[in-house]
Amino acid sequence: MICVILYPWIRRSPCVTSTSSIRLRKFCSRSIRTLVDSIVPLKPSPEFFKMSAVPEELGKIFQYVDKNKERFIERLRDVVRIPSVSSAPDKRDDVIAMVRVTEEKLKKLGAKTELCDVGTQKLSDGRTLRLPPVILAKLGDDPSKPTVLVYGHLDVQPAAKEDGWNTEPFDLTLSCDGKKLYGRGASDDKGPVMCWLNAIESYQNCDIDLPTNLKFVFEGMEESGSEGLEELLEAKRDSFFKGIHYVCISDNYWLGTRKPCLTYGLRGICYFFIEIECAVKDLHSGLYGGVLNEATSDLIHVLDSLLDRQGKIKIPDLQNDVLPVTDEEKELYKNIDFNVSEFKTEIGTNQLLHNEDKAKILMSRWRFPSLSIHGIEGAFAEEGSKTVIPRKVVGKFSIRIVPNMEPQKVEESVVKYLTSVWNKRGSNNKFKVYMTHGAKSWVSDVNHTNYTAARAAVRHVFNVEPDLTREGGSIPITINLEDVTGTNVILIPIGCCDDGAHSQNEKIDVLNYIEGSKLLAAYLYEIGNQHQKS
Ligand SMILES: C[C@H](N)C(=O)N[C@@H](Cc1c[nH]cn1)C(=O)O
Ligand SMILES: [Zn+2]
Ligand SMILES: [Zn+2]
Repeated sequence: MICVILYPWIRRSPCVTSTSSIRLRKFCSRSIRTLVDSIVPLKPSPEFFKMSAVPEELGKIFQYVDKNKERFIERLRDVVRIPSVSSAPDKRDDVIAMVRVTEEKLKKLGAKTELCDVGTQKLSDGRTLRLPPVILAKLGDDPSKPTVLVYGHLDVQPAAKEDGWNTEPFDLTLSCDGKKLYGRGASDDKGPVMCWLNAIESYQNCDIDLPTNLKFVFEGMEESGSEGLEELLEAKRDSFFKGIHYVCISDNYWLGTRKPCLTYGLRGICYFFIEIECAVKDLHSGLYGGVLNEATSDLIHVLDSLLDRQGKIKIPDLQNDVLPVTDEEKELYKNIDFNVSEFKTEIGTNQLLHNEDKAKILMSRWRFPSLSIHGIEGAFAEEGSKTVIPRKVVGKFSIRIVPNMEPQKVEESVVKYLTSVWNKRGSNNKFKVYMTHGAKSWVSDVNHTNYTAARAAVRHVFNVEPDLTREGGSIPITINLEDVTGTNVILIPIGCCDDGAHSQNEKIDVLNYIEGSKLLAAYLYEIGNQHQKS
């Protein structure tokens, strides 16, 4: 039996009605009316009136997900509560707690889990800190089924109410209209990790055999360069990472807010620290100002040498390896659903470096390198007017790198250039520049069954053909997962572009979280279905 479910992919506020939304409701069964009532089209699309034939088993799973929406939201609330900030040494126990809580959840689903020690981390002040263990887990071992490896991360970026959050960042808060869930990690990446658990639970409680075996790698250091993980992958290359047919990562975002996409590329990242020291202790600027080169002004000079006003990276040779844009590639950008003015509104700017040119904006985000300055450790940054000369400051910046760029080569160019800038400065202060972590970019083959299965899954849930996108952010371990398993990797984003990952008021839309749980269930279904044929 085929069960018919209709999901439009374009959403707007429920107070707006249109002819098409009225027609849509006429088509809907009572069981899905509640959801559809909160979804009305922004513009008519040919896809909109097409009925998606959802296989019966998936239909049952989708209904289960809808019925358990509140409980699934509580599941996310439970983990957002844990401030698992990997970059903060004082939050390391919380990262470990988050790892343990997730391990328990996997065990409850019947997975066999292992917590792998990945050693220690050396901090910039010389201290060493134990790295959080990595979860390796397996669910199912049926040789007749394909095996999917799922990767996700349990750590988050720092967040504090004082940074400008409207709610407590570690207390998942539902917006008044019931549509958005605010909290650090809601979208990056605790929400998507919980979507996997929701999807598996749904299969089990509907008494439907999981179509694939599953393996999981859940780590707690992704936001800090996945330290220790590459070595673990190598150590387990011939054991845990053997016999994997597909790799799936849900840790990025839709390009817009209305249309789902699948992602086949990531930029890499090279993260740098510049340390400058001018004294043995902080100094009173009234007593010592004017008698020494101050570390902060030296640092600002050095940081300012990195970029020009047009955002062009000034480091010589850095861009030499960037591949030229081909005509074929230019074509790909034309059909992508990306609205420049919505993008500007989302950021809150009316001036971009590339004005209104959609392709140039996307290429700058996906296939050209960029350099960003993140902050200065040690500089006075609180309220008030403290009159201090900081004794030591550490400037932090990163370069997003693209195919054909090598982290080691980038490091050499950066160190050579900044050393020459420093030498010309002629300051007597202590200067040091080094790369803290470097990760390569990744681009995948979209013709693989991994992608055709995911496309079918998107059609089952959203009734639309997804855009194929690249991602400007980085997931450092992706390329290593591809290498160690020897198979294709796909990124299936769950959240929207406006989720505010790494920013204030991070959120995930309830719709994305709930439909995302269905999407991952549908992806497993389609892998099971299409694997036989491939
Ligand atoms: C795209 C992913 N959700 C993400 O946010 N990745 C981080 C990874 C990272 C690497 N070094 C520091 N953070 C990112 O792209 O910034
Ligand atoms: Zn992430
Ligand atoms: Zn992140």
